[in-house]
Amino acid sequence: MGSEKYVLGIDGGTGGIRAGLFAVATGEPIAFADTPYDTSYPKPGHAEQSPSDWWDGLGASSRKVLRESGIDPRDVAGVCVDTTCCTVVALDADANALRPAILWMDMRASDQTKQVLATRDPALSVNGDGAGPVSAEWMIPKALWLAQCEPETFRDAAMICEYQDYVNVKLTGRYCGSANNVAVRWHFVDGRGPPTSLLKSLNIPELLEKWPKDIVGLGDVVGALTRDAATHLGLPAGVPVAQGGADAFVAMVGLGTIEPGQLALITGSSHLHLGVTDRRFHGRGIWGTYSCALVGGHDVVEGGQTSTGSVVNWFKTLCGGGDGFYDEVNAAAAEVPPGCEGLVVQEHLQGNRTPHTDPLSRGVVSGLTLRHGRAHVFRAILEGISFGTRLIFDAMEANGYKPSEVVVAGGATRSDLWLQIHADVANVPFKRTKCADAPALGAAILAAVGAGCYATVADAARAMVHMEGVVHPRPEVHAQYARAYAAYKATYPALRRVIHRQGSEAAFATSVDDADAATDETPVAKIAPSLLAADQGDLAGEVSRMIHDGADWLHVDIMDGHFVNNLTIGPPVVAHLRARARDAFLDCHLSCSNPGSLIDGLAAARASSVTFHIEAVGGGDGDGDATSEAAALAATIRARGMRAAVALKPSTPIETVFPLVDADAVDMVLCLTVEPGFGGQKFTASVCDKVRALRRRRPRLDIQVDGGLNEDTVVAAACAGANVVVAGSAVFGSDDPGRVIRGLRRAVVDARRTKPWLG
Ligand SMILES: O=C(CO)[C@@H](O)[C@H](O)COP(=O)(O)O
Repeated sequence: MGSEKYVLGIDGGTGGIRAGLFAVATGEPIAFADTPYDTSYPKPGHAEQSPSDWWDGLGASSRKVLRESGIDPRDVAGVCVDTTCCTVVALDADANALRPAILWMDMRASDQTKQVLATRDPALSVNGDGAGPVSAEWMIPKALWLAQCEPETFRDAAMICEYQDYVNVKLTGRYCGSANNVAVRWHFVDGRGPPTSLLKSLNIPELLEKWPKDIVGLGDVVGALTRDAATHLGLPAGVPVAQGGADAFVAMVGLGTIEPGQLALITGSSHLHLGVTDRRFHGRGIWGTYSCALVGGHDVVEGGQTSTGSVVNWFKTLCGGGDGFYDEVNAAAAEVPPGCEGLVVQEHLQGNRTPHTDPLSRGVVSGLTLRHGRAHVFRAILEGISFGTRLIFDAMEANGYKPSEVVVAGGATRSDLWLQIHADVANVPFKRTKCADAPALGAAILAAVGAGCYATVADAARAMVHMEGVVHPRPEVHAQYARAYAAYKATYPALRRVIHRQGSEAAFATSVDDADAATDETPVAKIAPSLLAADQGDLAGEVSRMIHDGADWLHVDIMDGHFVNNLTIGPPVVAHLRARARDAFLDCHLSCSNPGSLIDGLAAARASSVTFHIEAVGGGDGDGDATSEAAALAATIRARGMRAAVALKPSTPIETVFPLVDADAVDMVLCLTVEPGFGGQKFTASVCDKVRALRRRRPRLDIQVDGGLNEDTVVAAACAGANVVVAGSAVFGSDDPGRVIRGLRRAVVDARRTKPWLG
């Protein structure tokens, strides 16, 4: 055993585990060891990892770094792990994973983000002051997805938590949450308590029981390494484990950005801007502030650019660049004057995260002439990325936050030119630190605090983080960027609509609707082909064909031969469809006299939504009994993890369901535009009056129409305010169902823009 002490900082990143051993006194990195993961995710939009792979990787990296450093494990004073966030795991009571972890980048919960935003809960102030968007990356949409799409897993999970919490429970036996994670990705209110009203509105209050109740701050002690965990890591039992958090936020600690006014710029394929502040504010185009998200009780404001390093890398590939490309092109670009002689690049090659929050925005090169060469384009890319960063700083400043200095980590630190452009454009000093591994160093600093080697994180950061140099802004060059920056700022508003229209017709129709969803309260279009008109011998095949052709939902007609004069399928067939189409939204319409008897079966079959007829409950006349019975039935449906909807026949007055919708007892109203029972009937145009009355009363409600809908009749229904369109014969009878689905969607999208029902 030596006199010098060390700490182990472990970064659980997306691509693998990186363990770093650091000297406590100086922060000097001694050795690193990596265990990579397979990062090919075969299913588009889905990204999963196995928690047991994390655990194995954690042990392998720790043992390796200890072995290779030659350090006596007894000289390791503490351990801390940071992880990706929000990466969700569902565990049983013994911390065994019930399913693969859903990685932060997994987008399957996109539909749930709309449900979250629609609650208008005060906890959403961190999402652009409630204007949104809510990201599918965050905890609540992911947990809601589990509740709605895998209700058994949700029900059986004793713990639903982060990768971080899984690791800590395995290391110490203590189930607790990180104060950082809950503040930045769990919608904790003012960083203190869980968002109870939000979970209640989403019908998942039981999530509170599955989340950790015990929240531990960054650098505080979670517990001591258990004997098994110690053996796994190659350390003695009893070593203190300090609380970590989201990798980017722990990197802030490793960059020494923990005091108000400092901003950490984490660069890679994207840019993440994390500013420390002692003021609480919310505003459009920014995320946060997250209360008490870091250390010292300070808050954090967040901005982000989706494509930055990825654009630089794209340009290199485009030019066929090999080794030495960046040296060559950086040198040439340094000779090009600021502003690139009129050439301006908008870097939105994969959309814009902040401040526009437009996933459909795209890259633009403007002002191109024959005199511009490769070096101009390269420099214009660096300038465009720097303009994007300045625009984020401007949005923050509009809310009263101005960074006094920026500390940079990641790829951008390798280009002096890029850092100088960043500093000149933003007119702020940019600093780099000596240790490039900011997340691992940040975790090591937290471990040192947890081990009692320093009294505070600030003390530890002062001793363990070292600056390598400062790139100062040059005021005269900052002034030279004025014209180019003005051109950059003008590009997005001028070209937004044109760029949206450049996508394919289908992408245009869906995505414009989605993009507008952040600012428009009318719910987005959902097109639901009715399986009543599908090939009944191949229902599962028909479901995948429709999803491929652009369907949002599948409408499943369940008829009992009593409420209507037709007999179709029941819960067992729904269960088979679910087995074959795990993520499909199965919208089950019960034309049945006793709908309550089918709820358990449909829940077990993992239906997504259940619609019952108002005429089938109470006296069927919309009296007080019918309303309370319908409300109770809807509550039962929701309690089983499904959406609840009520349907009316064409002749039933719309006022019948007003008490239900006014009480938010249902998620959707289905206005039948034919007598229920059979497909292929003629659309009843007069039902549009009912739709219009309901839409005026409930601007945010999903309103469904069903029966006789095609590309012509849908216009009247959409103009009355319907946003969910069921169509059987029109879709399945066409030799190009995708075209019909796009046509139906376009009618809703167009009406949603002009809102004719208000006129
Ligand atoms: O289920 C019913 C009526 O109960 C049908 O309205 C179908 O759901 C839609 O069929 P098309 O009218 O589009 O053929």
